[in-house]
Amino acid sequence: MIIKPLDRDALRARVREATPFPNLCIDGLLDEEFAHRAADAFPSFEQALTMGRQFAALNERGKVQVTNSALFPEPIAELNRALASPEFRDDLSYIFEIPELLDDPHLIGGGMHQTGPQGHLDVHVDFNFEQDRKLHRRLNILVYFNRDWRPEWGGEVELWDEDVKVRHHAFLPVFNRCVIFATSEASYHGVTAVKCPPGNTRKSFAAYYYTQQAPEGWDGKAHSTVFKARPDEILKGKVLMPAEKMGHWVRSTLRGAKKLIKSK
Ligand SMILES: O=C(O)CCC(=O)C(=O)O
Ligand SMILES: [Fe+2]
Repeated sequence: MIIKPLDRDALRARVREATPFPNLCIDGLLDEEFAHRAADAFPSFEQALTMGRQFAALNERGKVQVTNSALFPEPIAELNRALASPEFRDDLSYIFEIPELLDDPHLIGGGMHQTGPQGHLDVHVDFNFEQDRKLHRRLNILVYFNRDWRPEWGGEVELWDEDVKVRHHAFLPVFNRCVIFATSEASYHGVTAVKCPPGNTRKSFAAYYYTQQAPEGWDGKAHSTVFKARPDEILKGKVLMPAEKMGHWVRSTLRGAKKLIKSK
């Protein structure tokens, strides 16, 4: 058993109390010896670049992602199988009270992630619908493999309220820590700047779970990642966010400017 047995009732109680949306942080999820083997098996950042896809966008910088499970080194392939197994999905269904969770064999958006120094991920909600299989994305799991990660190296996964005004959690990506949370229209999360020294990276494995059935209260709209500025990034929110928001800001600012001119 590479995943340690879970106290399902205690964890379900924790999820019920969780804020600002259903989430769990579990330390030591994996058998310790296995977790070390998985950490050792991560390719270097440079190797990963030849195996996967790099992110260089403004909102998500300095990250490389390998989703093709055929390329996973054996311990990572084993982890992937364990996270996708019916037994583990059943535990998650019970703990998060979401029946019949399905895995994603294509690991869209998931797999081995590595972020180098200066990388970061702006606050966002993830895509909510998998078009090919017509499934609803419900749960994210992230397992971190960073031994000796120092708090000053940042790279925390943050959980925010829906308005991105209050940060409820900031979990450091330390070795064998696992963060699981609901994917919903309200589950805003991000990753703070990674400040590890050159030669180090922030390593994680991500998997997502889906249901056939739409979540309660779904408005019927499928969307890709939606970014929102953090409170200290208001300038970014206004100037560097998507075009439709930009248009709104330009119009309202022009209106404001006109008012100023008129009142003189
Ligand atoms: O790496 C993390 O901690 C979060 C990643 C994430 O939110 C994403 O890839 O959508
Ligand atoms: Fe995300």
